[in-house]
Amino acid sequence: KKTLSFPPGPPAYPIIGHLHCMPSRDQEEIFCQWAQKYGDVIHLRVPGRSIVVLNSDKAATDLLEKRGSIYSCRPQFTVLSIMGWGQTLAFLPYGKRFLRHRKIISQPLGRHESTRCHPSQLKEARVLLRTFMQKPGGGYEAALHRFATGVVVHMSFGHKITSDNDLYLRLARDSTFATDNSGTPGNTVIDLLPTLQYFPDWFPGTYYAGWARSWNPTVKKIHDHPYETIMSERAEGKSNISIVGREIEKMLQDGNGAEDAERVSDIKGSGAILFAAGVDSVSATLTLFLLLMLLHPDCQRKAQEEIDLVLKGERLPNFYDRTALPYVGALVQEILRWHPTVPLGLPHRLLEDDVYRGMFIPKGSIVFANARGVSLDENVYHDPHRFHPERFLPGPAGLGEPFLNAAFGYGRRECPGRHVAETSLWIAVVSILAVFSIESTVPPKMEFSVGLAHRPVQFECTFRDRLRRGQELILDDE
Ligand code: HEM
Repeated sequence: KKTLSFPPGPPAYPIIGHLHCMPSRDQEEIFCQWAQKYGDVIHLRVPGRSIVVLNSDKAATDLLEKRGSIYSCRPQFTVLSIMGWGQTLAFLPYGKRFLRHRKIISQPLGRHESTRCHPSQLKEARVLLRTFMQKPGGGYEAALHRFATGVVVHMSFGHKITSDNDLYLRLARDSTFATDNSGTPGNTVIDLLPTLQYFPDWFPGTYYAGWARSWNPTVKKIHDHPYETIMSERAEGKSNISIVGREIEKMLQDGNGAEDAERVSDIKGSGAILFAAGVDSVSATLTLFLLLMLLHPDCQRKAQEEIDLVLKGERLPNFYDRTALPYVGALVQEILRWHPTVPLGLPHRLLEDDVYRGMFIPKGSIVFANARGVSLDENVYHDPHRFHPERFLPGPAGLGEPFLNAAFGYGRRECPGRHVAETSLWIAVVSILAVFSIESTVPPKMEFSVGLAHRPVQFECTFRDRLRRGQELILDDE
């Protein structure tokens, strides 16, 4: 195998390899440009590791899915582990603990099981409408954040948010701030040289270790608080049928009422990652939806025409309207394709040497599925830079193109929250469009913040009650 060459990539220097040209931001865009030149599988070398970037659905499926037994590990995330995320699904290496966490999370979030979330998704969507009605020009960020947090904490912990001062709203904000400002996941100096974490804070290169330590108490609270609350409510005789509540119940039944340290850690970690992975991704995607509606009023109008034909301006949308609203469904999918919220996904780590299309991929390689690259693949998507929801509709009205699965990753690491994410996005999008016209007096800028989830930078946006009876519809629905 070792006589074969690595996949192609930009020119490298001896010893430092590609360190001189590794982009510090907009990595996914630069990787796309390199893919144009070198092909859909690119190899990069930095001291101590090989990096492979997959830029087509075919390559990502062939490796991450079909060869999942060797491509499903994760690299070491030292900074995030110091912060307290080490025992949570997204950052666990492939192994027994990973399988236990995956089981706890993926079953209740499956396509059918996750329909149990519909009532709370619907309820939170109505809260969103009320907020926009009361503050038509007010901050959309807080409202979207509350929507996304409300869905996740109800499903995960059985908690209902009743005020803007809710502890979970603050914890979700803090958790995003802490992780977004902790450097590229798995790729800071501390991740490359983990022993640096034991050096004093003044020592060069130790910044992110200090940052991570300072946020550890918050992350610990995200693990402990839901578990402790459910346990103390249980002692008062209250039942809790959330994901964490049911896992606690199973553990206590199996142990004749006793807690088991390993299972407690699994349950706390599972709750924490649902919270961390499920809030920011959804609220960031909804922010992009608002921005795209400002930039594409024709698409906004088309969706509203479709909605008006079904609802006739007489009621608010519900999940049973989904099949009657194909354009709205396509619009949601096009938002996910046009600028994938987690464009580089999370890195996978290869467990054994491998050969793909005659190219050698060494054991230990860090493998990225570049969703941005997949979304711009001209062999799959016609005119890929164009925002065009019809591409997903069947002919002759549409182009019959496939949804961008890459937006949710691949194989055994594929996002387990996909169904909840898609239904949350759908109900929020259709509810907003049913009642409001999304408008702005200032042309919005197309700029994204840096972080694991890409979020458009703040822009002006107002919500006009386009039916002039939104208030009435919302009240009728209560
Ligand atoms: C628009 C919303 C979302 C997007 C774009 C998204 C995207 C992703 C991506 C790209 C990954 C990495 C997959 C890989 O490594 O191949 C991931 C992992 C994950 N996501 Fe999501 N996600 C979203 C919403 C959610 C929600 C709502 C939840 C839970 C309620 C969730 C829970 C998770 C978890 C637990 C993982 C780690 C899986 C593992 O490592 O095995 N996500 N997500």
